Amino acid sequence: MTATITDRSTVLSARDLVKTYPGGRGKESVTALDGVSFTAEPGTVLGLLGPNGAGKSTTVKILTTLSRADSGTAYVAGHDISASPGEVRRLIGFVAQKPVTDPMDTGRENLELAARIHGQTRRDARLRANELLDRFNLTDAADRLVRTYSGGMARKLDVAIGLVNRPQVLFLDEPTTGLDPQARSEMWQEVGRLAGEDQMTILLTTHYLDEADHLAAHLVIVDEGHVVAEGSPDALKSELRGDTVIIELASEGDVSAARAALDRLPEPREFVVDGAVLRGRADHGGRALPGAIGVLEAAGIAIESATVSRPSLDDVYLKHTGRSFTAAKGDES
Ligand SMILES: Nc1ncnc2c1ncn2[C@@H]1O[C@H](COP(=O)(O)OP(=O)(O)OP(=O)(O)O)[C@@H](O)[C@H]1O
Repeated sequence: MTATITDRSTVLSARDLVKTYPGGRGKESVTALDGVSFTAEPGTVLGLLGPNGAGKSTTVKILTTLSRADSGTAYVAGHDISASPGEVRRLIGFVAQKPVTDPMDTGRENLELAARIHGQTRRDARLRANELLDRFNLTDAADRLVRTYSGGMARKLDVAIGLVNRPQVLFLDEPTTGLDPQARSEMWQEVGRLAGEDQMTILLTTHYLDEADHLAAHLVIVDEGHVVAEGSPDALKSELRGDTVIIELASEGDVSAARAALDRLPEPREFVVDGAVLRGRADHGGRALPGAIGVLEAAGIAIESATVSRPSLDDVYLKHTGRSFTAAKGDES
């Protein structure tokens, strides 16, 4: 079914997606998605965040027609994904986490091949490859083997390949993981331009909260197959009133005693522990901190550092998933 072009909600939207994977060999089945819904505003970046196993990849696989939902509906680029998967595939770009390029071909050859696979004539493929090489500042390296590219150049080529068919909707799965700060910032600029100038609608999954904060107009946080929070990064942060108080103890062994001491104070409260770090909330962090330091010192607990900060996306994530984003991602972030 094709929706009318004017129906902006069909550019990228999911409604009650459910997906269960069979357990196999006596294991229980896994409900990867348990009613996931969201809608992206056309021409913006929607950031999909969540801990490992939350259901992000499953959502992306369903929306890119690589997998089928058990129930629910979704529209991508104006088409119902179950009724018109072929149309959806023609109108989207998908940049997976793993490179799709052949390292033993040049950048230009990789791009031309991708364009030919999309049905472009040899001439059109050549023109499109030139356009994209230029756009991603890869013209000078166009005729070098991809295996000689830096990480940032190779990732840019991956994104260029995802754009070869001029997609209306682009799926970017962790586009900057492993890139150095300079390459990340170039990628941010390009993603911002794709949404802003080219009016492309982009679904981004990322392991970096600052990336989501910077690029996404709308964030969808998923956990255990559910959407646990959504909104603009600023709206999500402003829902958290007050400040975050972060106290790092010298020893993780003191955490229980510290909690007991701090519980005697009205503020900071709602502590979440991550190793030797306690993160709490206070209406006025600057006023609450001296009291907290005082009770810890009185209990003989050594403090490594103590800080107050405005709520960050990490705090939003923590509130809704019960885990710190950094901790959930381990050393990767
Ligand atoms: N093919 C599969 N067979 C069985 N279970 C699966 C399969 N794919 C995913 N799962 C399970 O479904 C749940 C959601 O997985 P999914 O890969 O969508 O999460 P994710 O949010 O993308 O995680 P990550 O950040 O680790 O990539 C997990 O419990 C996962 O183990």
